[in-house]
Amino acid sequence: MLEVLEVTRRFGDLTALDRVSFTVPAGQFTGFVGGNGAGKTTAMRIIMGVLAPTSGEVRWDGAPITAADRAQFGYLPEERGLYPKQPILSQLVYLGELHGMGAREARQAGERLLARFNLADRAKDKLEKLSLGNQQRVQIAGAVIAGPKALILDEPFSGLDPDAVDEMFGLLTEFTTRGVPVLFSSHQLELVERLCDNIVILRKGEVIAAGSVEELRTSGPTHHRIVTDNDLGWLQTQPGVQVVDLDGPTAQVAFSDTATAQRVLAEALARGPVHSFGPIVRPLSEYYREVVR
Ligand SMILES: Nc1ncnc2c1ncn2[C@@H]1O[C@H](COP(=O)(O)OP(=O)(O)OP(=O)(O)O)[C@@H](O)[C@H]1O
Repeated sequence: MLEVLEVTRRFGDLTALDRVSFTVPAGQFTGFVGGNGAGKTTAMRIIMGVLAPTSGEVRWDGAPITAADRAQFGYLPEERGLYPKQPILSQLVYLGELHGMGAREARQAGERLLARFNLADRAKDKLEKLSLGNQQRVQIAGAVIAGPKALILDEPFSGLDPDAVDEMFGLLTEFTTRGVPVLFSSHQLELVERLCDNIVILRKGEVIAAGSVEELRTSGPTHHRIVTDNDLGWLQTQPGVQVVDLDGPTAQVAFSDTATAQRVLAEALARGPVHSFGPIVRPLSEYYREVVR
């Protein structure tokens, strides 16, 4: 497990991170979201030791993180690690060797990844000759080549089409199933909601929400939707019921407690057939807009 504890980072007068704490649990995907300039890249650089925190610390498996730990992490930096003007396979081999692999082992791993992405015949091409999506796939290959203990990925899915996102997610899942924690930043909330177990939301250098996607989505008042055959105007005079929207036999309401919900359901059934009665699950984007406002 990776832990960021009370990390503050200042650049002159600017506080880019203000006592930021969160965890990236083993074997899970944690999505890191927040508007432009919120501090995501700064936090990832501090995790990787590219930047030092002004105060606070990063811990790995319960102890302060070391250079040796970080050498076994896979990192996709914002500025990308591979060079546009170098052939792709030799760069992957170089990265693998940097992470302690033997030359042969690194070459085999690089060839395997390129074959998996249908890029085997491009192995000697310069990175810049590939389409942007394929460049991104190769950059991700660079982060995973050495079988990392943790993955820190700065916007790994930007520029990928939906099939490529699924393909890269499949690749990353092979690591989470082995217990590797994955932290990735993204501006694509739908994607974060679909792929992540956990989410950390930053705003202006502060963590304003963190938890499982399910917890965040269901936090705050839950609304129920009711669909019947009859007019639901009677709901407006029911104690403990706030009618949010009413359209004849369909209504959206907030109940003060579950006993009220049960009483209203019984009443609705007594008045005729009830076609649907249940909580409305909010999309994560709605929750996000509410908290970052
Ligand atoms: N080296 C630096 N020197 C001065 N200010 C910096 C430096 N690096 C980052 N900042 C500032 O710190 C703040 C956080 O930036 P950061 O790049 O971490 O945000 P981000 O959440 O990754 O944004 P984006 O989504 O736009 O990539 C910004 O105000 C940025 O201008």
